[in-house]
Amino acid sequence: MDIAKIRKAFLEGKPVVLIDDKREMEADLIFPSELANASVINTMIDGKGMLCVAMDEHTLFEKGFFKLPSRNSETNFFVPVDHFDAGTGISASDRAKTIRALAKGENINAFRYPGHVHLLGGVGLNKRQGHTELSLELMELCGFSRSAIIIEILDSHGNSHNIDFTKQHAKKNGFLIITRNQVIQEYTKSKQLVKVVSIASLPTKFGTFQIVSFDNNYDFLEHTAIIYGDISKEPVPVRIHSECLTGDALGSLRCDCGSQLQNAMNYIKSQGRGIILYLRQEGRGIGLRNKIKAYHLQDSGMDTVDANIALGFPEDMRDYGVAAQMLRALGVQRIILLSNNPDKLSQLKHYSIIVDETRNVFGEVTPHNHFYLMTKMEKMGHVLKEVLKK
Ligand SMILES: Nc1nc2c(ncn2[C@@H]2O[C@H](COP(=O)(O)OP(=O)(O)OP(=O)(O)O)[C@@H](O)[C@H]2O)c(=O)[nH]1
Ligand SMILES: [Mg+2]
Ligand SMILES: [Mg+2]
Ligand SMILES: [Zn+2]
Repeated sequence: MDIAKIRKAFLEGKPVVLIDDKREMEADLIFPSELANASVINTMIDGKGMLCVAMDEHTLFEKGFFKLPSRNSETNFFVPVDHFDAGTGISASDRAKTIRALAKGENINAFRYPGHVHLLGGVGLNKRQGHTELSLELMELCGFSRSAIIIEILDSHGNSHNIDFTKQHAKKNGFLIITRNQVIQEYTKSKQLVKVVSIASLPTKFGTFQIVSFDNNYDFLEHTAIIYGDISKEPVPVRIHSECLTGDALGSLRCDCGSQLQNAMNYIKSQGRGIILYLRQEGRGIGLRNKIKAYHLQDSGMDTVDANIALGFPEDMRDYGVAAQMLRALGVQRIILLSNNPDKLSQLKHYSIIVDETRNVFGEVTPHNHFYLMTKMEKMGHVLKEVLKK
C-alpha cells in the first residue's frame, strides 16, 4: 500500500475505495474530514450509501456527543449533527461545513441535532476491524487528523456487497483501491502494541529456556514465547507454533504438532539459540470447540480443509501480525523460519519480518495423521514431500 500515493490522492480531492473483503464484503469511499469541500462531498454521495464521519469514540465523548442506543455492538452510531452555520444541513456544501467543524474539534454546542452528518465512534483497530476503525488508522498513516468521511458504495440495484461494481466505480472515477488487510499490515508495522512484561527460567527436558509473557494490546490473547541462548545475533532461528492442545499436550496422533514442537525445541537447542512463539491459534484459528467439530466431520472421511469450510470457516484463519509484533518486542527483525507452511512465510514478509531462510521442521508421520498431512501438502501447499514420500 503506497501511503504517499494515497496522501497525494486525498490532497488532490480524490477519495479512495477501501474494500473490506473479510468481514462485511462491502467497500466504502474514504476521505479526510479536514479536507472536506462541496465537490468532494458531491462525489462521495455518488456512492449512494450513508455519509458518515468516523472519529475515535473517546474523542466524540470528550466533545460531548452522545451515542445512539444500538441493539448490537456492531455499528457505533452517535447522534447525527449539522453545524449551526450549515444552512439546511443537507447540501454538499452544508455537509462539508459540518464535517470541517467536526475535524477542527468543535464540541457539540456548535451543532444542532438531529442533523444530516452521521457520526461513528471508532473503538480501535485492535478491537474491531470495521470501516470506521480502518479509516481512522488510514488517516493517521497518511498524516491527517483522526477523522474520516466514509460512505458505502452501492451498485445500480442498491446492493452494497457487489465488490466487482465497486472496482468498476473506482476505475471509472480514477480512485485508488486499498484493502482491509493492507491497512492492518501498515498499522501493524507502524504501531508497537505488544511489549515484554516478564521473563522467567523454564527448565525443560530439551534444555533450559526463558519463558516470556507480553502485554498484548494487539489482539489481547495470551501468546507466549520461549527463548534459548543469545538471540541478539540475527538471523535468529524462530518457530512460530500455533497452539494444538490435542497434539501439544494430549499426545494426539491425529496431527504432527506435538512431535513437531519437540523437534523444534531440540533443533533450537542444537543451534544454541532460537525462539519459539507459542500462539493461541488453536485449530488454525477456529478454536478447540470447532476443531473437535471438524474432527467429527473428519471421522466420517472429510479432509481437514473441507471440514473447516463445511463449518463455515476458511481453511486457515490465522494471521501472524501478532508474531511480528512479538518478535519486534524481543528486538528481532531477521529470522530463520522453522516451518513447512508457505503462508507463514508470506504473511511475515507483509509484516516486514525479514526471513533469511526457511528450514523444514517435521513432526512424526503416523497412520492417524498421514491423510491430514497429505491434505495440507496437496491443498495448502505445505512442504511435506520429504516425510510423506515413504
Ligand atoms: N481446523 C483444524 N486445525 C487443525 C487440525 N489439526 C491440527 N490443527 C491445527 O493446526 C495448527 C498447526 O499449527 P502449526 O504446526 O503451528 O502450523 P502448520 O500450519 O502446521 O505449519 P508448520 O509451521 O509447518 O507446522 C494448530 O492450530 C492446530 O490446532 C485439523 O484437523 N483441523
Ligand atoms: Mg462498512
Ligand atoms: Mg505444524
Ligand atoms: Zn495438532
